[in-house]
Amino acid sequence: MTTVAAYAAPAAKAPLERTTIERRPVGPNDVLIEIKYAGICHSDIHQANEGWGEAIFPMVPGHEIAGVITEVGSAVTKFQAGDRAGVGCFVDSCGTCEACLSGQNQFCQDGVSTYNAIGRDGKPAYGGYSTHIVVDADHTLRIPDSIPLDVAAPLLCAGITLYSPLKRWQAGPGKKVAILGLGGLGHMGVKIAHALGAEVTVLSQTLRKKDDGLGLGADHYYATSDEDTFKQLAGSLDLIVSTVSAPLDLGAYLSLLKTGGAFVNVGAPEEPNSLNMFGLIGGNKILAGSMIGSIAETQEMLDFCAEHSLGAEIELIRADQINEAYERVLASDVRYRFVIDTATI
Ligand SMILES: NC(=O)c1ccc[n+]([C@@H]2O[C@H](COP(=O)([O-])OP(=O)(O)OC[C@H]3O[C@@H](n4cnc5c(N)ncnc54)[C@H](O)[C@@H]3O)[C@@H](O)[C@H]2O)c1
Ligand SMILES: [Zn+2]
Repeated sequence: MTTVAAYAAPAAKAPLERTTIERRPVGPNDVLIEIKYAGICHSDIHQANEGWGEAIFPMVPGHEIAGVITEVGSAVTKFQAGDRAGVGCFVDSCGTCEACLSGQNQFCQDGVSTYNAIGRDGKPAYGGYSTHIVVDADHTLRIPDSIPLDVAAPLLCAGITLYSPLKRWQAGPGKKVAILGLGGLGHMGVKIAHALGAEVTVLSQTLRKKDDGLGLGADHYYATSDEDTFKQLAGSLDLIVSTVSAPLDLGAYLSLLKTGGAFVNVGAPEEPNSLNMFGLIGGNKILAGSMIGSIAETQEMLDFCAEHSLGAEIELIRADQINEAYERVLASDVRYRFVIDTATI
């Protein structure tokens, strides 16, 4: 056991504070990572506030982890000390269930999330708002040398969460793709969809971030608060990926799709969403979901980002600014991911 520094929420909705936690000894298949940067995902806030239901406290959030390996277990061959490494939303999977065998280990029936979960050792899992983490080597990603670690951290969740559905739904040349919501996930969606060759439209609440959106690679930018947007774009889009963290008027967005078009939801609102089914059946529309990606696909995404020189747009903060950053995310005041410099913990 090693005692390390961390920032934790002691209870639901309580401010995060500095504390210490125990990390397990480095087992034969583990790596010890010195965390350099940890992104703040809106999911951290949903969970720290128990917005998704009962959670485990104290909670050390953080599943966008970038750092350097300082020790490897005796059976680890694919990493060595000094390697740049990342950890995303899950730290264990069984490798034998249907989901794992079908290449979707993010849905392992026996999987372990990076935090707000109980590990295989029966102890609570603690996330990335910390100085070090011990992780199974098969659930550790390799961060390509060309991506600086601070802008790489958000790729471990925001990057893969957009890359996976954009690939699955064939965003590419000739496709009109809209990203709904321009926050942490959304801004990576714009960059990745553009790099895949799609014609990209941002659907944001207002035009406040229009220049940013166009700079990230969007071809068009519309405000969802303007009713005219829904008239102008009616029936025009092949794919909409929604990153919105609150319930939506789904029917209004389905009306923007072409016949057979798909609305893919990755946002995880705390409240249910209602839908008039006529919006779905008229035009054979598709309503789908997507959750992060497998370890293999996350590595593919990191390599894709390196090839296309993609990283997140970040605001680097000190650990004592985490609570303020949470408030700013909730107020949509983020451009476009807060990343904690873990040296300040
Ligand atoms: N499916 C997954 O695997 C997965 C992974 C990570 C996060 N999430 C979830 O995705 C959501 C977004 O996460 P994030 O970290 O990008 O959050 P974020 O707060 O950075 O971004 C959300 C964006 O949506 C915008 N928005 C809110 N209401 C809108 C509306 N009606 N129209 C247009 N835009 C609107 C906000 O202004 C903000 O810019 C959260 O609910 C999070 O929990 C899901
Ligand atoms: Zn996340």
